[in-house]
Amino acid sequence: MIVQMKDVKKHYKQFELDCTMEIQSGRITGLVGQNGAGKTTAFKAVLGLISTDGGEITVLGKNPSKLLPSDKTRIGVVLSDGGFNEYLTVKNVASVMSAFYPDFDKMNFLQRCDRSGLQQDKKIKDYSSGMKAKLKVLAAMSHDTDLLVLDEPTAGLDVVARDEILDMLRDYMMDGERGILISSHIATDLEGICDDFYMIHEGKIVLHEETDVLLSEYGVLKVDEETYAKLDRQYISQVKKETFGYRCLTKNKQFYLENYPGIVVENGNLDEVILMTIKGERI
Ligand SMILES: Nc1ncnc2c1ncn2[C@@H]1O[C@H](COP(=O)(O)OP(=O)(O)OP(=O)(O)O)[C@@H](O)[C@H]1O
Repeated sequence: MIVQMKDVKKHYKQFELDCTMEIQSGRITGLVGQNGAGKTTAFKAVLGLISTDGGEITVLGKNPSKLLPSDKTRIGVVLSDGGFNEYLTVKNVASVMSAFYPDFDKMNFLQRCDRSGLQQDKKIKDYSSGMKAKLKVLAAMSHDTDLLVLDEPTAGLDVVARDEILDMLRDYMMDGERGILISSHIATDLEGICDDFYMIHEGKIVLHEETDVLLSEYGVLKVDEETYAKLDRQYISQVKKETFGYRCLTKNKQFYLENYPGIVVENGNLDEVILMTIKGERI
C-alpha cells in the first residue's frame, strides 16, 4: 500500500473532511468530486501540507509529518494552485530541479520537454495552458518517484492536450511498482486511465469502485411510474424523479436485463454515477 488514509478529519469553518482511501502500487486511483468537495484538502493532507484533526495517514509507510527529504523525493506532485515562476524558462526549471533532486535526470527531462513541444528558452508565461500543464506533469515525473499526486492536472485543457498528459501517465505506470493518485472533474479522463476511483461529496467519500466493475456491472434504468411501482428494487441504490418517471442507478444491470426485458437499461458510466449519487435519493 503506497497511501492509506483512515477516518482522516479536517475541520474548516464551513467544511469538514472525513476521508478513508487507499492507493495501491501498480494502480492509478482517481478522486472525483464537485468544486469544493474536498479533493485538494485530501491531497494536501496526504502530502503533509496541512495539519489534520483526526484519523491516520500513511504515505510510503510513514506519517506525512515524519517523511524525510529522501522520502519526499520519491513523491511527484502537481497541485492545482501550484506552478513554477512564470518568468522561468524550461532550462531554468531544469536547473532548479537538479538542485532539489539528486536523482533528477536533466538530459532526459529536456528531451521529453522537446518531444512535447516545450521550447527550452521560452518563458513559461508565454506558454499556452496546455503547455504549462504538460511541464508541471513532466517535472513531477522527472525524478525517480514511487508515487504521483496530481490534483486536476488536465483542468482547462483541450482534448488533445488532455490526451497527451494521460499518455504520459500511462508511460509512467509501465514500471508496476508505482502508483498515482489523480483528481479530475472530467469523468471520461478518469474512466480512461484509472483502475479504481473514489467519489467525494461535501468532504465525505460516498463511493469507491473499480472502474471495470462500474463499466460492466452498473447501469441506469429509465422506467415510468407504473413499472417503477412493480420493480424489484433490491439492486437499486439511487433513484431520481424525472418527467418520464424514475431514473434508477443499479450495481447489477444484468438482473434487470434478464428479468425486465421491456425496460430501458443504459450502461453505467462515471458521469451517470456521479449525477445519481449527488442528485438522486438513496434507497
Ligand atoms: N484554508 C482554508 N480555510 C478555510 N476553508 C478552506 C480552506 N481550504 C479549503 N477550504 C474549504 O474547504 C472546502 C474544500 O475545498 P477544496 O479546495 O479541498 O475542494 P476541491 O474539491 O479541491 O475543489 P475544487 O475542485 O474547486 O478545487 C471548500 O469549501 C473550501 O472553501
